[in-house]
Amino acid sequence: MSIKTRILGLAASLIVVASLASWLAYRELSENIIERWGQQVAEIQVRYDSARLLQSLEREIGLAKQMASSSTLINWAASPDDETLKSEAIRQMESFRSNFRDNNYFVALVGNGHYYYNNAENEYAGSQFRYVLDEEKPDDAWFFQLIEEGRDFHLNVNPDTELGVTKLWIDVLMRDEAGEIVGMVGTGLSLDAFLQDIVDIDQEGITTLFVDYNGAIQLYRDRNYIDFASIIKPEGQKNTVDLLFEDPQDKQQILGMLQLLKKRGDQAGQVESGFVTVDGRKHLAGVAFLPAIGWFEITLLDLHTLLPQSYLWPLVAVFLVTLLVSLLLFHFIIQSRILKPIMSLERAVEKVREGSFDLPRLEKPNNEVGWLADHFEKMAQKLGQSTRELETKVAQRTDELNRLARIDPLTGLKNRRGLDEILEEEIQRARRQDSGFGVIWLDIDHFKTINDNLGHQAGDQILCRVALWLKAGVRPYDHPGRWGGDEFVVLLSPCDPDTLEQIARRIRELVEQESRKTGAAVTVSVGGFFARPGDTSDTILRHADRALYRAKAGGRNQVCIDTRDDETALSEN
Ligand SMILES: Nc1nc2c(ncn2[C@@H]2O[C@H](COP(=O)(O)OP(=O)(O)OP(=O)(O)O)[C@@H](O)[C@H]2O)c(=O)[nH]1
Repeated sequence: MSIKTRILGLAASLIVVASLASWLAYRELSENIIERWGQQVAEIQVRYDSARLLQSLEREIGLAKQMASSSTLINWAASPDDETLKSEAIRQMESFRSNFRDNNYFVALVGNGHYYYNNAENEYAGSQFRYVLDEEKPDDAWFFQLIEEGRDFHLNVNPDTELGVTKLWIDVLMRDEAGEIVGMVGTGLSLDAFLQDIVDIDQEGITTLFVDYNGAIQLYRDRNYIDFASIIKPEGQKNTVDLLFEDPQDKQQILGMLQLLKKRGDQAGQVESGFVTVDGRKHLAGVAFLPAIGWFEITLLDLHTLLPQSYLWPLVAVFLVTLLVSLLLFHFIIQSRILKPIMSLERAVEKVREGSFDLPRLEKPNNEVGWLADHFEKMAQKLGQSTRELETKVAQRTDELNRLARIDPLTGLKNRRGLDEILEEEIQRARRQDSGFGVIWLDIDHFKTINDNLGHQAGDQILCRVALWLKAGVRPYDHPGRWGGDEFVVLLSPCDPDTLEQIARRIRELVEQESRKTGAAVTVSVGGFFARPGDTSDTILRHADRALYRAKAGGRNQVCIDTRDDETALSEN
């Protein structure tokens, strides 16, 4: 896998892991925010709903209490059969009727159990006495229960079968001066209108309900849950608030909140809240106690409806786009600032490894990778320069060595190897140009004796001098050389047989004459041969050697030219 793929893979994994972590943190945080927000909303909502309920009820309760403390009614309750008191009382009741919101009232007397009622339609004008309450009748149990409990004020949701109405009844006990209960008065509010106004408000995601002091549901949008005539039901048979929750923990929690608020008592405005599940959806429950009516108000907020997750989708989209842009940006930066420079550096290293210093253009961003590439480029340039210098020096040395390998160190003339090479070149040239060239082979006469007599060093000097005279005796473009020992060879090119002979003679004479000037005469025997195209080096040298042999055999210090027919030889003393 390439470094690019690996870095991108690693970056992508890191970004995904970091994103996942931030997403989880975000979710946790946003849930916290939603919960805190929900709790505050729940508290506000509870207070708002409570205020609305109390606003509707307070006036009615006040009126009912006023009615219960009416001396006209109390006096009449003491003597219910007194017609004067009764008609005064009925007038008073009718006056209250016109003031009650739903324009109805009831008055029940303890003394004779008579129940009086009139409604908004004034249906019972003149016949306000409706019936006699019967302790044995379940429908009348509420009255006897409240009297027994002695609760001065009570709210009760109750269907009245006699009257054929279901109402939220405000019941207030009527006491005489001695504090004895003489009756009960109140008014009924239409349950439907009440539910519509207070409970069934059209706010999606918000459910409001009211429960009584014992947790029995009194006002709820679903009438099936309402605990009608709660007062007369024994504990355990009531529709209590916990019915709304499936999870035992939720039931426990809600009942716990009611208990807590009960303990705090009259501190109105206190709100408890907690999460519960209703119909499989998470809700935030806010609970407040309403001391004025002895009920609890419960508000259930469906957070997912009030603040649906879809609200967060734009945020998610922004998050994903940011993620993608970051990845692209990261890819672009890594690509241009690191990967491309590294790859160009790698190509350059590969070239240098192959021995080439002609580098491709290096990417040099202003960072560590760029600086590294710059250092490498300078290093490669330096290395290239040193290598070129070294190569030049090696070439020069090699040339020098080659030259030295073809030079005789004593005389400075070409040695045998040098002569061999030139001989080969001349043979090739003769073939190419169809021309001949001359070869002279000479040997110092009696050199052994010279050595023996004068010493080896003196012998060396003589060899050097002969070399000098030899050079002086030939043309600038001829090739004199020392074949070995006291033998010298000269290659003459261009040449013809006459020139060969002339030069051979000149050399012999020059050596003899010049040596005389230095003291003891030195002579040379010279053999010559004119080579023609097609002659091999072997043939040529053999002929020249034979000519020299003949010169020696002829008495030395003479020139002998070997001819092709092998028999003709010129000699001179
Ligand atoms: N001083 C010196 N002597 C050398 C050198 N190379 C060879 N010699 C000697 O040269 C002599 C060559 O003798 P030859 O050519 O065989 O015989 P010669 O005495 O010259 O007799 P001819 O050639 O028959 O006239 C030998 O004694 C070698 O030792 C050298 O470099 N320096």
